[in-house]
Amino acid sequence: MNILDTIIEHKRKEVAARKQQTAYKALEATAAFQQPVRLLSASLEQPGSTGIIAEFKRKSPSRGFINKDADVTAITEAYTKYGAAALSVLTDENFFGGAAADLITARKNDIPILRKDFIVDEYQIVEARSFGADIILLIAACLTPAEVERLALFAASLGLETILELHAEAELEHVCDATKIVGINNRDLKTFSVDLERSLKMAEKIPADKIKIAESGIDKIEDILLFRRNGFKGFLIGEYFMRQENPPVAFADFVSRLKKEA
Ligand SMILES: O=P(O)(O)OC[C@@H](O)[C@@H](O)c1c[nH]c2ccccc12
Repeated sequence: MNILDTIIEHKRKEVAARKQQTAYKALEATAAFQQPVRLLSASLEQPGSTGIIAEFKRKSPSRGFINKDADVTAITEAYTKYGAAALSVLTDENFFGGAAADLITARKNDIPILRKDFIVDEYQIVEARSFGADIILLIAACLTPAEVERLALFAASLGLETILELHAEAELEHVCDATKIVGINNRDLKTFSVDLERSLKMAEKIPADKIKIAESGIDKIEDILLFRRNGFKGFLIGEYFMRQENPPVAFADFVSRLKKEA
């Protein structure tokens, strides 16, 4: 069993247990559930957007702890202030050290927020909305095309946008009308190896009307410029900022250098 299978097996149990604890009705009664959603698509298409989706991430299966005691308030505030197009907040506890509470805290920032987790069930999408998320992630490697379509339509019915994550050409069949935003993961979730060239090659096969996002392993201005030249609008970056001594300063510096290049 690879890491993704392990995570999904654990996730199904977790979701079944949480469904017993908190009813759909209770999630729907939260204040966040009634609030308007901020659109990632609009943010990425805004002229002059950095396109950076800055991720709050304490640890990962590939790296172990990156920033164990990171302060979600300080870091997400700084990312917002210094020009992130959106935030991504890990809510998976077991494998990524995340928490729903991190997302709820990050919600104080008025920009689109991605609930970064492994979604296999509608219940997690209702949760996402109740935590204040604007966007969900659907990972092709752990869903069938029919499941992707069903979950993306369900998310849309709650006003949420979906990023469909691909990492192999075989997954292109998961792209559908309900998935307007497509992320290509530069990191293979099974082997953890990062390959930007593979993503660029795959991008050519993605329908032109989709908004493309490059995910993982991005740590240079040149990476962003390369992806931009190839039609990408979004860049999901976690570890590079989170592993710095001072993520807010590193982020501000990166954005100021990016703006000079563009
Ligand atoms: O920390 P990085 O290498 O900058 O990567 C961020 C993000 O792309 C990565 O966390 C990620 C991409 N897809 C995922 C799916 C689940 C969990 C995490 C991820």
